[in-house]
Amino acid sequence: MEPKEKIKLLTKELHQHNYRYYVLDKPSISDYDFDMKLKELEELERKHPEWALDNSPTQRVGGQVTKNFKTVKHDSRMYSLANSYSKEELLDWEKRVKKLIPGEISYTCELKYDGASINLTYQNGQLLRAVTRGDGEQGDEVTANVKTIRSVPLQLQGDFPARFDVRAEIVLPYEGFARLNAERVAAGEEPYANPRNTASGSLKLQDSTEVAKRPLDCLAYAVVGQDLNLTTQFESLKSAREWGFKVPEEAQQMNSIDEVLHFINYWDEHRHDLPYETDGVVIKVNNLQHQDELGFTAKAPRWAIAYKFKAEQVETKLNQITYQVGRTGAITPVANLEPVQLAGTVVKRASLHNADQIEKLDVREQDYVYVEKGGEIIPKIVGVNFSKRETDSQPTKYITNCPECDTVLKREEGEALHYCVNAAGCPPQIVGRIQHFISRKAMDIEGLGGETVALLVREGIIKNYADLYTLQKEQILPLERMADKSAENLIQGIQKSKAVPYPRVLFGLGIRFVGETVAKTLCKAFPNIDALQEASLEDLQAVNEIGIRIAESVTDFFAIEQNRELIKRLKDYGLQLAIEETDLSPTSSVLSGKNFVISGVFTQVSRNELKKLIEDNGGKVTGSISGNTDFLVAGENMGPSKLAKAEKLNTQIIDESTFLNMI
Ligand SMILES: NC(=O)c1ccc[n+]([C@@H]2O[C@H](COP(=O)([O-])OP(=O)(O)OC[C@H]3O[C@@H](n4cnc5c(N)ncnc54)[C@H](O)[C@@H]3O)[C@@H](O)[C@H]2O)c1
Ligand SMILES: [Zn+2]
Repeated sequence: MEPKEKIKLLTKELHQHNYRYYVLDKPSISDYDFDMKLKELEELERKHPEWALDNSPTQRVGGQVTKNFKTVKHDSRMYSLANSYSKEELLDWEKRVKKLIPGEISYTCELKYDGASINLTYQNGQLLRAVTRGDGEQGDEVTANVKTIRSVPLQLQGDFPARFDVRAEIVLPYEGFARLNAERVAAGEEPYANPRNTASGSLKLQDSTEVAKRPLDCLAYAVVGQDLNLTTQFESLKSAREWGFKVPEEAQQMNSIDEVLHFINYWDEHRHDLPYETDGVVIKVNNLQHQDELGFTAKAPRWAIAYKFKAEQVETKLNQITYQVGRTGAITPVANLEPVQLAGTVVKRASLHNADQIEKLDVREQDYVYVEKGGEIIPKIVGVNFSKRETDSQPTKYITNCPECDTVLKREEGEALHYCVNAAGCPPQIVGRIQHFISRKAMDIEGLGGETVALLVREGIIKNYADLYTLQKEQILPLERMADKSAENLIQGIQKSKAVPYPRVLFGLGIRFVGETVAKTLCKAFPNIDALQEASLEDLQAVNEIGIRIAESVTDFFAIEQNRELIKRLKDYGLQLAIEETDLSPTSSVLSGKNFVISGVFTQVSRNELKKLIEDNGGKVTGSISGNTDFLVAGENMGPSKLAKAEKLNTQIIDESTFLNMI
């Protein structure tokens, strides 16, 4: 291909990848592949500058403002970082620096936290606003979301400057990521792909009560502003720590590039011991005066460079592909591998995700495959070593029937996964459903664990969750390792669970897509199970936050005769299948009978949150102002016509703080 054509093609491709990565949080290629394409384009543009396109991704920060939030211009521009994957590139960088700065140079080495970058502006010690990097010039104002993160100080301590910015990375530590995914899987939803994109996506949620549920963390790495009285990067990190920011202690000051290389080697090996994901080391010229002299290119500071770790990869043999059946009937193909050491652990199994993935990679049993451990907890197969494939190898045939109950599998149009639809008769689904029902966030049955459930089903003592409530001590005593006392506790635990409130019972029923939050929403809209059972698709979709996917799943559930029978039995046993006032905390009736209209952009809470707060406190929200409207809650940039109408009708206009005080 002609260089001119190639430049055009790469530019277009990289723009698309940037969009997928920064706006959709759904990249389709690895960071390494992305960086290699970018380097290829840089090289071509260097050789043929006349063909470089305006707005080339080599010349600008890759992100964008999303327009879902208020757009705010940064006081000082946010840049990307030049990156390198080899020691040679790093030494080249050192040479360039030394050419411009004579004499000894010291560096600060920091870990490169892999999350989403954020600019926090502080005025008189208080967090004024939090803005995403966006395109570097301006970003999305996500203050309400960022305020929910505990490691973001709202009020500083010590001797801080009157006004300045802190640059930080919002990350989702591994542990929180795993917990979040376990909850999603329990609710029958697809797990998130990796911590970075989940962290970045979380910042852009419209509802900050949702953000509050995500265990995000904020790691600070720079202080920016006028007349700050700081002389080195290392010292700014120390000061930031004193003012109350979370600054990882791994950062170190280095006096030579040899020491820098040592730091890199150390962390390349030990990064898996950290609680969050890192994708490299950032090396910064330490002296801020030197930094000023070095300045910036169009895209990145000349005084810093990222050394990026390669994702760890090993080759091993794939012995067998097996298929797991989940509680919702979803089938997951699993690669059973010849055990191999990778990133500090022995890997025996890797996820193959779904049929499309197997086809895309053309993975087959007996192949030698490349296994990688990126941000994901479960390692994944990223490719096949085709040169080692046996000549008589045959393409993988995805199973057509359930490996547990032999029912023909189904795959809905547009869905990635195959499902076993034999919900009532497929053993792992039966066990999985009861295990979900008794789990901590559902019925939380004391004295009963997942393994006992599996045993009870295997022994034919129970077939569904309703059967739990007719269990007799005599039935379970003969079970292995079941003493008199534990049998008694178990029966008692089951009886006690009859008091568990309705939203948790509804969640426990295991209706696909009905997680904890959705269950609460449904309980509020349909105060008892009969109302929910009779709700039509339209009724369900009329509820805020309930889309067609959830609505269909609910009606499908109740369309099944066995499910209706189960629920009737649960009702007869005395479980809570109707809402009590206290079930949906926090609630009050201080706004009861009052009608609200919301307009404009808010700083302390999002629109959705505001709406929820009004409804939770008994008020009503409508779209347009009429004679019935009691209050107009006005944010910034409110439409002039709404304001005029409110004034004409004498509607009381209140701001966000006044509203919050009302409740
Ligand atoms: N896979 C894809 O499709 C795709 C698309 C676009 C970008 N990307 C990836 O994103 C990278 C480019 O993103 P970028 O422009 O944000 O650059 P970058 O992530 O490589 O580096 C800049 C960012 O690093 C962060 N950072 C973390 N720790 C830091 C520290 N200690 N000091 C300073 N900064 C620190 C900051 O938020 C800063 O904005 C590429 O290298 C590529 O790997 C991937
Ligand atoms: Zn089955």
